[in-house]
Amino acid sequence: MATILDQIIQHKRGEVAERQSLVPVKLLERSLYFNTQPLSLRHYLLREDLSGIIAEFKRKSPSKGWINPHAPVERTTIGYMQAGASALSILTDREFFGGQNEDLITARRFNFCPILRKDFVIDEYQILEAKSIGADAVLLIAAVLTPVEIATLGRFARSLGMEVLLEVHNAEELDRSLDAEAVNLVGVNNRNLHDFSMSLETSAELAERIPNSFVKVSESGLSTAAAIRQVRGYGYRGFLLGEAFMRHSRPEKACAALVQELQAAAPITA
Ligand SMILES: O=P(O)(O)OC[C@@H](O)[C@@H](O)c1c[nH]c2ccccc12
Repeated sequence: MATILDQIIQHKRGEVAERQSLVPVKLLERSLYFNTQPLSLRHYLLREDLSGIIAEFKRKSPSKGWINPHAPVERTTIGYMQAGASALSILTDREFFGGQNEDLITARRFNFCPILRKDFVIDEYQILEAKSIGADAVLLIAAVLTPVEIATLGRFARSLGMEVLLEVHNAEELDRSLDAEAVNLVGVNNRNLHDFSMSLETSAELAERIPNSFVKVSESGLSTAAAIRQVRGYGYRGFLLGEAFMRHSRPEKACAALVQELQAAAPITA
């Protein structure tokens, strides 16, 4: 049986082919954002005055189904930034995550912060598209890409001034995929994409294998200040949270509460 990842990638191939025929590259290149300099996700995550939280806008997921179909992008993302998040992650996959490019365009219009385009990148076209809608960084998932694809796609994004977050789940993916010219940040996903099980042990085990030249991001399954402090202790400087916020009717309020809790126990400006 095809895994969920196989299904997503298969669907994505058809989607990319269709978009490419509807919106050719020469149209993407005319976008306002195409010629502007992206913001550095690395830089924002390393800032001492910010929380390191990458707050995600995610309406649904294959593991949870609908999480929050109604939260408005504008109010939620502005609220995330006012709460003290360092950056935004916007799901643009429609079929499996209920997102759309327009969500990122809206987030871009109202926020001055790095924005990660969260999607399943398999083709250079999607990187040009990400740039044209105002994304500052793209995600490359090691589980669905060969080392050559990661090197090619990553270097291409870098050549456009964007940063690249490489997502890994285990040591094998990490060792075969790390390319310093293609990747700026390494994200360790605590969620096993094959069976959706969750373990912070993944972040613990992989931290020491990631060279310090890459900014380390712990992804998924984080919902408390204690968990964030735990993975910060392993050397992570970015914390990607989606469901913990989106499952609330006002996700931005959940983000504010968490940031406050983080600051209360260990002042981030001290
Ligand atoms: O909702 P969570 O458990 O806080 O996870 C957020 C984020 O890590 C998750 O949405 C994610 C991580 N990698 C991905 C790749 C594609 C889509 C989604 C993801």
